[in-house]
Amino acid sequence: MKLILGSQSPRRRELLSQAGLDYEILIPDADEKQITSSDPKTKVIETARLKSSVLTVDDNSVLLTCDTVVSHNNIIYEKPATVEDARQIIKALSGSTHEVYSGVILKSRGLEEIISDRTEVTFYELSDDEIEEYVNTCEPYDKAGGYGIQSFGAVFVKEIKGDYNTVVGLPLSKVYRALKKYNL
Ligand SMILES: Cc1cn([C@H]2C[C@H](O)[C@@H](COP(=O)(O)OP(=O)(O)OP(=O)(O)O)O2)c(=O)[nH]c1=O
Repeated sequence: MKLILGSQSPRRRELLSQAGLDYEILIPDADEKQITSSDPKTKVIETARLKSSVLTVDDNSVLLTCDTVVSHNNIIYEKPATVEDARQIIKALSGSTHEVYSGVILKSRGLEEIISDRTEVTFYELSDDEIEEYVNTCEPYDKAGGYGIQSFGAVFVKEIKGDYNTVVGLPLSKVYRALKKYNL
């Protein structure tokens, strides 16, 4: 069997490579706005399923698609669209704990397997200057919740509970274990 990663995310590619997996890449072009669930776990699974549904692979392949969101005080944060958006998100996350949800769909021969994971991240209290400097870099804008734990955003983090890679965008341990049965 062959693994196909349905993602444009460089982080997801790096994580699969880190686990020694070989894969080909397809890029899903899905309209994620049609997924309106207000529950973060449901939302990431439904969005990963939508990404899967717009890609076609042969019967000798396993297709992996994924979605990641940040959830804080019942608000779901995706990628910030503007500097003001990023500023508001990072301000909201400052000095408190949020959850990062990643949902994965593995699809092979029309059958799907769902993997989901949740990691808690606590941020230090951040000053307005610190936030202003960060939102004026390009780092927040391709990342759910407007920060990158694997980049400069690491310095905001006081504590993390759960799989670090779920925050980076792929629950690698769970995915690796689930992929064992496919004889890749
Ligand atoms: C919280 C957080 C998110 N992220 C990233 C992971 C995801 O790439 C991105 C969330 O957007 P997604 O919509 O999950 O993924 P994507 O658009 O980057 O890629 P694709 O849909 O093609 O698979 O945020 C980080 O890189 N670091 C972090 O600390």
